[in-house]
This record gives sequence, structure tokens and C-alpha cells, in this order.
Amino acid sequence: MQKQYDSLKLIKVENLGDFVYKVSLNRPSKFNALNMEIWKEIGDCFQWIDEDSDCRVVILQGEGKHFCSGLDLGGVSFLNEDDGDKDSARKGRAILKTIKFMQKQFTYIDECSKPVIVAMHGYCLGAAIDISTACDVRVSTKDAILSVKEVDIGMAADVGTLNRLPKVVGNHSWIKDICLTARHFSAGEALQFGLLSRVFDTREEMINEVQKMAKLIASKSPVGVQGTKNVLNYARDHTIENSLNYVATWNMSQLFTDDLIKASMASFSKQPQPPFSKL
Ligand SMILES: CCC/C=C/C=C/C(=O)SCCNC(=O)CCNC(=O)[C@H](O)C(C)(C)COP(=O)(O)OP(=O)(O)OC[C@H]1O[C@@H](n2cnc3c(N)ncnc32)[C@H](O)[C@@H]1OP(=O)(O)O
Repeated sequence: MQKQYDSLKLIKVENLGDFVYKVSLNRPSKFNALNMEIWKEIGDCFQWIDEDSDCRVVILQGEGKHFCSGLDLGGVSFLNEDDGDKDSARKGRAILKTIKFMQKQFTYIDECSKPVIVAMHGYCLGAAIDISTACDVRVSTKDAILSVKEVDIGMAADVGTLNRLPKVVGNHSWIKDICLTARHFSAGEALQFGLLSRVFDTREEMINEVQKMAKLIASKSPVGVQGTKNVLNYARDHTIENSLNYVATWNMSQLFTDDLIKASMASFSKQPQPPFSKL
């Protein structure tokens, strides 16, 4: 597995031990702006992590001064490249394919069986918000500056924010406020409206606390943790009735796990969680 991760050029993957991985956007000279290469690497990385039984929780962060400044505007021309004699229907099909590809790379985060905690700092603009809404837990430093910036570059956000934000945050007036104005908003405001669950004074404090949270989750039964992510994602996208049916069907097999007895015995006797076999 490590060999695969080492092939990535703009994403860094570190095994922190205790089944916790740290994944970093690693293009600090451009404030982690996302070109097609890093976009694809995000997708590859989360597909590999999904299969990697040495990883039970992921921390996603950005190297350097900022989490991510969004789409690489230097490379934006790929969207309206001169397609020679292609007519609009054919140009449209080509763009459709590109947008779907770009959407899918972030959806791999949402679909990853392991919980992903995103720890943001500095600028978190445009595609950075798309990424964050595909993650399971969002935290930031208090000086983070966030923006659903797409309107400012003349487009409707199309790689996740407009689709996932209404599932993350209940206040649709606030969603439309930030998405239509593209204004910068603070970590405090994001916390107030529920986009973030915690805000930290410094980056160091954030990384320490997030590592503790990741370690705690990773110490628990992977059958319990991964089942919980899976069912919560299903519940987000379906009716309560469908989702109750889904969890009952899911647990038809999962309740036969050895983890159930081991974890319950430890819980009952007030002992720490025991080690669990790889999943
Ligand atoms: C189908 C497409 C789907 C995806 C859509 C996604 C859309 C979006 O993400 S919309 C948001 C796009 N991003 C932006 O509008 C931000 C652009 N950047 C800035 O406004 C400023 O750079 C920023 C406010 C972040 C920081 O300003 P500051 O004065 O502190 O630094 P700079 O000198 O501007 O930047 C430092 C170097 O980083 C490069 N850089 C920063 N952001 C980007 C970017 N988004 N794309 C490309 N390059 C970026 C900047 O050019 C500097 O590089 P260098 O000149 O080589 O030093």
C-alpha cells in the first residue's frame, strides 16, 4: 500500500500509527490550489484508503499557510479549451465528462468506508468547501477564512457544495447568503451555523485535538465505526423508513461479528476497548 501512496506527487499520506492516517494537500507554494493532477490524486488516495485495513480514520489537512485556495485558476482554461471544429453538443459532452470526473474524485471521500476528519486553516475557498462537505467531521482554526467562491468566478459550484451543504446545515437562508454573495465568512460564523463542529485557537492545538479524536475513533470496533458512517450516509440520502430497513438489513450480517462480544464485555466491565482484528 505505502508504495502506492508514495507515487502521489501533490498529496502526502502519513501513517500516524494506531490506525490513523494523515492526508495532506501538498502544493503549498500555490496555497494548495487544485489542478487536475492533485484532483485525480485525491480520488486515487481515498479509493486506496477505502481498501487499506491499516487505516481506520483519516485526518485531511493542507500543508503550508492555507488549507486550500480552490480551483487552480491558472489551469481553468481546460474548461473552455479551443475544441476546434467540435459543435456545441460535442463540446458539452466533453465538459460533462470532465465535471463528472471531478465530482467523483470528491465523492470518493464521502464514499470512503473510513471516517474523514478535515482540519482546515487559513484560506478555504471554493473547491475547498466542496471537499469539506464530502468529509465526515469539519473543524478549523479560528483564523480560517471560508468562502463558497464559485459565483465570483462566474459559475455555479458543481462539485459538491450546493448538493451537500443543504444536508450539512439546516439554515437555508444562510446557505443562500454565503453561496450567492461568495463573501468571506469566519470560522466563528461557520461554527454558529453548523458547518464546523469545533474551532481551535491555533493550528497546533487543532492538530493535537484532531489526532486525539481520530485515535479515539480508531480504537473502537471498525465494524461499529464503519457501519455507523455507512448508515448515517444512507440516512442522509433516504427516508427514515428506507433507512430503518437498510440498517436492519446491514446488521443482519454485521451483528454476528466477534467485535460485538469483545466491545460489549469491555464496556460492561468499564475496561478500555480491546484490540480488534483488521477489517
Ligand atoms: C468544473 C470546475 C469545478 C470546480 C470549481 C471550483 C471553483 C473554485 O474553487 S472558486 C475559487 C477559486 N479560487 C480563488 O478565487 C482564489 C484565488 N486566489 C486568491 O484570491 C489569492 O491568491 C488569495 C486570496 C488566496 C491569497 O492572496 P495572497 O495575496 O495572500 O497570495 P497570492 O500572491 O495571491 O498567492 C500566492 C501564490 O499562490 C497562487 N495561488 C493562490 N491561489 C491560487 C489559485 N486558486 N489558483 C492558482 N494559483 C493560486 C498565486 O498565484 C501565487 O503564486 P505565485 O505567483 O507563483 O507566487
